[in-house]
Amino acid sequence: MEGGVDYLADERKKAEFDVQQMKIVWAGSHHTFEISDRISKLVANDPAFSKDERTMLPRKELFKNTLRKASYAWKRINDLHLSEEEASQLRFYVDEPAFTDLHWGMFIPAIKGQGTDEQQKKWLPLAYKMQIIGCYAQTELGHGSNVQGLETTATFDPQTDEFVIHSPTLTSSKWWPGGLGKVSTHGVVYARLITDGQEHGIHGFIVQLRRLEDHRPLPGIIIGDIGMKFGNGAYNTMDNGVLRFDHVRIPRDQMLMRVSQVTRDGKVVQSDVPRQLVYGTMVYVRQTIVQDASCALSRAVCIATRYSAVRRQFGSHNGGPETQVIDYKTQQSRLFPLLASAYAFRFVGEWLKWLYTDVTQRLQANDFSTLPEAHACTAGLKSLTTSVTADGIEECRKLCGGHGYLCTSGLPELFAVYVPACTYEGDNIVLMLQVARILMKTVSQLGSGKLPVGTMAYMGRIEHLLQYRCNVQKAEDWLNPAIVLEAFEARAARMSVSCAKKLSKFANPEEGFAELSADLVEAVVAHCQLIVVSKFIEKLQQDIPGKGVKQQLKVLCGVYYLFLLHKHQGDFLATSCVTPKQASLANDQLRVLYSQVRPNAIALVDAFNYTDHFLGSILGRYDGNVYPKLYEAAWKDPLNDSVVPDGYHQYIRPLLKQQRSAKL
Ligand SMILES: CCCCCCCCCC/C=C\CCCCCCCCCC(=O)SCCNC(=O)CCNC(=O)[C@H](O)C(C)(C)COP(=O)(O)OP(=O)(O)OC[C@H]1O[C@@H](n2cnc3c(N)ncnc32)[C@H](O)[C@@H]1OP(=O)(O)O
Ligand SMILES: Cc1cc2nc3c(=O)[nH]c(=O)nc-3n(C[C@H](O)[C@H](O)[C@H](O)COP(=O)(O)OP(=O)(O)OC[C@H]3O[C@@H](n4cnc5c(N)ncnc54)[C@H](O)[C@@H]3O)c2cc1C
Repeated sequence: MEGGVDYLADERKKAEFDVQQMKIVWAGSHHTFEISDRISKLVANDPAFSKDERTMLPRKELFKNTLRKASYAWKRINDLHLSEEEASQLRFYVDEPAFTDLHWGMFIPAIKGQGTDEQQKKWLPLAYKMQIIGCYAQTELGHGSNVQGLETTATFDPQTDEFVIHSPTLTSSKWWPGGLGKVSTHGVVYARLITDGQEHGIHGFIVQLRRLEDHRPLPGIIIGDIGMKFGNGAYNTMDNGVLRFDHVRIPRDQMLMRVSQVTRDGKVVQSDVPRQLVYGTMVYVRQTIVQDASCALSRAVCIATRYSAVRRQFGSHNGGPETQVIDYKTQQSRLFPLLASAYAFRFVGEWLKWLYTDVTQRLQANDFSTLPEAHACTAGLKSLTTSVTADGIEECRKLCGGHGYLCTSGLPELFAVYVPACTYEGDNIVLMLQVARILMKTVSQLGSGKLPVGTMAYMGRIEHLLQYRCNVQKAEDWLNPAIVLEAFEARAARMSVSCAKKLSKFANPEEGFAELSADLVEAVVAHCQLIVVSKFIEKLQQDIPGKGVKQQLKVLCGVYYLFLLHKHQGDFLATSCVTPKQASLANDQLRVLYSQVRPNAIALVDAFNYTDHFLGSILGRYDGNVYPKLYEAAWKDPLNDSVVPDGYHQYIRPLLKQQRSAKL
């Protein structure tokens, strides 16, 4: 803090809860808090990880700088003997998308999830030591969402006991894989398996792409970067790549063979694991993306909240200070639901991590029963949380007025890095439609004796939910979690049943599904919001120590669900889950909750425990010393290196001269 002055000190004094305890709730445990606190400071205090100028660097320099940071991060991880958890925190706080995200986040998980024990034994030690660097090469120029439509082929040659990997068309060029363009030595490449002239669906193959000696592509491989992406700096630190194969040969044992095996004589043998396990890496990553949504949203909210307390506009009385913009009710009604959503996504992410760990343990014991639930939850929640977060970051930019548009606010880069999360790892609409299929299947099986399980279990009470009438009579009734849950359950169930009824009128169910897909997506949103609300409420049933901490979380939970109820009141009214009067009472209660958040707002964002380095925002500085730092930063812009700009003599002067002579 400059000169030790904390311009937000008065705000911090208003807090009605134990911030330190809230930091632990946010981190998930004492243990995770300790690691994240220590590692974030380690990164922040190391000048080698400085973020300055990132948005101004030309692509080549930007990329080289990322390579430098990634290699230095790896050195620190080894020198300090960091654990896997500490190492992943370090990469997180370095806060620069890099090939390492795909190496650790997809290449290794793909081998772990789809490789046999033998394959894992061979490849994982090399990958763990980064003696090979891998990417996840699935998407092609012509096909991304439709994995079954991929064109790359892997044809078994029984003569040589090899697969021949080939890109038969331009559209079969691999296109997008991160880390592929300039760095990866290997990739898990997804291709159509062909043996003896027969097709056997999409499978993963470990393919070496570059020579380990001099990094040149192996024969038959064309490889490069796909070009600049959205925004300055941002995701351009990543070498998303293009890759073509011209009959590249790999040994048979480099097909990942947990799901199916190809024998020496070219027979395809299916194991007893479902074929969907080929998609397992995507399930894993979607789960991490849900956790990441709370990080990205909380970051934007932290910046917008601190700045809203610093910024003043209008309302000065007798020459006194103007009003802090955070005190405007409109500002609160845009900002506080995002603050509440950040907490809500944190808790649903925590739960999803638990679900994923549970599914993984079951899969290891050959119990595949919970795989559809894992797919539905990861797909649906990935879509919901990334869409809200991307929109939320943009809302935070607007909440910061003009200064939010400056790169030094940190928000433009955060948005540019974050927004592809709505597309990668499954386009959000495509994933919602996956959940819609599962919802419709669940509804169609009601009454068959097969009880819905997991997050669909509420459908088992369909008779009750179809008859449900909300009995809220006064605004405070909306603070009762049981009432809220039933209202959200009834809305989701009724929207699904309504879609199912309409679907049943189509002779061809696929045609019906396509025709009704927009309605189905709305039903899925209602279902996913119910999951988030219910996991927030479940969190509040835990023992949460610390003065006032649980109370603050109750307020945030109320803001989260009442905001949703208000925003989607059309759904609630159309399905007769609430009356117009009850919807209006919900909004009255929401306003009361906003005023309870207000004194705690700064402390609630301090609880994220972000360093100024990680936030990368002058508007979000911990000390609130915004104006002098904005002023100082402006002079560092390269345009201000000279008083008279380059190009003056060539372009400005002749222009001015011409104007003057025209006047004369
Ligand atoms: C990389 C790790 C980092 C993680 C991020 C952490 C953030 C850290 C912060 C740093 C900040 C910035 C850096 C960010 C780095 C991010 C890196 C981005 C990485 C992006 C990588 C990619 O994008 S990889 C490519 C992803 N591609 C897709 O997702 C494609 C989507 N398409 C599909 O999944 C499928 O095609 C489909 C599901 C849409 C359809 O498949 P298919 O046609 O085969 O299936 P059907 O619809 O017929 O369904 C058949 C049955 O299978 C069931 N099913 C489908 N999918 C699954 C599944 N995954 N699991 C289980 N079951 C599944 C389906 O329900 C049907 O079931 P039944 O009806 O019962 O038969
Ligand atoms: C930054 C970034 C990083 C990436 N990293 C990787 C990586 O490491 N490895 C990798 O393999 N891939 C990667 N990808 C690719 C990514 O997974 C795909 O772009 C993504 O799966 C979406 O597929 P698509 O591009 O084919 O979109 P499309 O499917 O072409 O989507 C275009 C539009 O069509 C709509 N649409 C498509 N199908 C349907 C349908 N059935 N019903 C209704 N609407 C539909 C979509 O909603 C969307 O609006 C990355 C992408 C990005 C942007």
